[in-house]
Amino acid sequence: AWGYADHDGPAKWVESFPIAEGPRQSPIDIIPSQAQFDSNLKQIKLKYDPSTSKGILNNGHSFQVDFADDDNKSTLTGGPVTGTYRLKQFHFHWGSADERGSEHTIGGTKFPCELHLVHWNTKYANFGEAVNKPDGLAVVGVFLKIGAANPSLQKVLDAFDAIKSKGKQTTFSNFDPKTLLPPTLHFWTYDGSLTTPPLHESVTWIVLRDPISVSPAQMGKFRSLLFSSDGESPRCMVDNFRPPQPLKGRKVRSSFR
Ligand SMILES: NS(=O)(=O)c1ccc(O)c(NC(=O)NCCc2ccccn2)c1
Ligand SMILES: [Zn+2]
Repeated sequence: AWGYADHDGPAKWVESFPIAEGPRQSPIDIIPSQAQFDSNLKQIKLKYDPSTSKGILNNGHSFQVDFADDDNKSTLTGGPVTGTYRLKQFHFHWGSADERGSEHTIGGTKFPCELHLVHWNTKYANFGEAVNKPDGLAVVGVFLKIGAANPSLQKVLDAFDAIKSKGKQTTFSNFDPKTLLPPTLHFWTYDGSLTTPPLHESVTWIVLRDPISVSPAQMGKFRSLLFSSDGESPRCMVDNFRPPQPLKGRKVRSSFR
């Protein structure tokens, strides 16, 4: 199976997933001066209903908060996408120290953590059908920057004692992911991929310009999770990020000047 260690990490993924060297891989380094402002880009509209949040799971690579996606209660529309995409889950990537952790970088700058809100295109029957289609997914990326403690994030971190090791899950009800968004939804967008195996080139990336805050103590809580399952020798869940991949001629568009 794949992981983030030297023996099974990003440099090795191409052995089982040759698409790792494909033409639209993610993440990338976003160079603001090289992004093209596109006045035709609409605002992104995120409509999230807290009643759709279901549970929180340690999946052995990260943890994710899963949402009921059997109707259009929590959706993404507008921005670079056509049609309606449904929220399926959100998860994070983070580092072993505050100097690294994000997957996308901005002009080479790494953030300590990055949030991904994963949505699938309702032109397909479900996430499993959408996950390998070129217009199947839209993922909103949000950077976390060291600063004041984030009360909304704290609600997620307070569930960690129940999901410390791989495979553990617990209910996580009535959470509004809108509370994890920055005040403005200015974004960069480009065509990319899942940043973990199977690395499907199915993602329209929408990376928000403005970060949300996380405190050093809250980053410490992320680093208390384990990649390993109960009974295995404990391995701290840290540095679960793929580094930036070649742009291969792709254009990055911005919604703002
Ligand atoms: N990091 S990311 O690009 O936002 C992202 C979003 C949704 C995802 O399903 C994944 N990857 C992921 O979950 N991989 C392991 C489980 C899986 C998902 C889909 C197909 C086969 N196996 C990554
Ligand atoms: Zn991710």
